[in-house]
Amino acid sequence: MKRPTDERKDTRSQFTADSSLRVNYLTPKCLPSESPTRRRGSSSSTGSGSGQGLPEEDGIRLNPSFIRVALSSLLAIDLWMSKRLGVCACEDSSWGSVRPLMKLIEISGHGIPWLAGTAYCMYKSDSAPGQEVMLNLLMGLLLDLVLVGIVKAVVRRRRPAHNRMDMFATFSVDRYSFPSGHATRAAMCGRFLLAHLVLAAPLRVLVLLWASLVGLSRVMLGRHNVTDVMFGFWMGYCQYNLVEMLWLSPQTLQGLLGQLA
Ligand SMILES: CC(C)=CCC/C(C)=C/COP(=O)(O)O
Repeated sequence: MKRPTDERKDTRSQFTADSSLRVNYLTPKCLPSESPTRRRGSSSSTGSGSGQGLPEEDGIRLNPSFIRVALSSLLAIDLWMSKRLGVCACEDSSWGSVRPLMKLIEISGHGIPWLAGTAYCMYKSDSAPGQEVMLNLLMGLLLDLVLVGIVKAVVRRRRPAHNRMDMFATFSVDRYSFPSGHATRAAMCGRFLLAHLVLAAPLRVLVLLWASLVGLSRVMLGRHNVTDVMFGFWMGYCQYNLVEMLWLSPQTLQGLLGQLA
């Protein structure tokens, strides 16, 4: 239960945040960024000219209370949207009948089929360039698992409350939701396929559609919040650049294997 003193505290912090928004969301760089009262006090002690003027500024920075308000508003919108969109979170949700289809899309973006499929294609490929491409996709997939695991372990954002944890083959970090590993994989693999396979236009559209559906299904199944998926897409997009930078040529691979032997 809130005490009267808590009520007063809340009102004051709202006032500070609100006045920051209205009057002073851009705070001069060298001024303390707390309340307007504190700033007024400090400006008189600077002894500048008239005693009321502000010191010379060479830059501006955002008031931390503005950033805090902006972030908590974004978070509130994120939670609200994710809850509204989680229409397949369980069988008796409003779109519960679509849940099996969403789970199929989930499997299509899972790490195990991608790792197994890529290893199989590499083994079956009878051309050196084909093997090289598959080897680098395999490396990208492993890199993705490691990077997503690290970010999940650092951020430790819980999955939405309406999620049912019935995914198959997960790591312990997969109890956390930020970022969505399916979204990073879909973005990275989507970019990889578009860049390295010669695909007709309808197939290219299909790849983009699949990646988008994987992201959407994460929120509809209630597995993730919208921001987990958006960040996941961005992270996967960047991961592809990393794969290109670290590209393993057959010569590099032979050198590495030679060192191991
Ligand atoms: C066991 C292997 C190889 C991968 C785990 C894949 C997985 C279940 C990731 C979690 O994805 P979300 O973060 O999108 O829920």
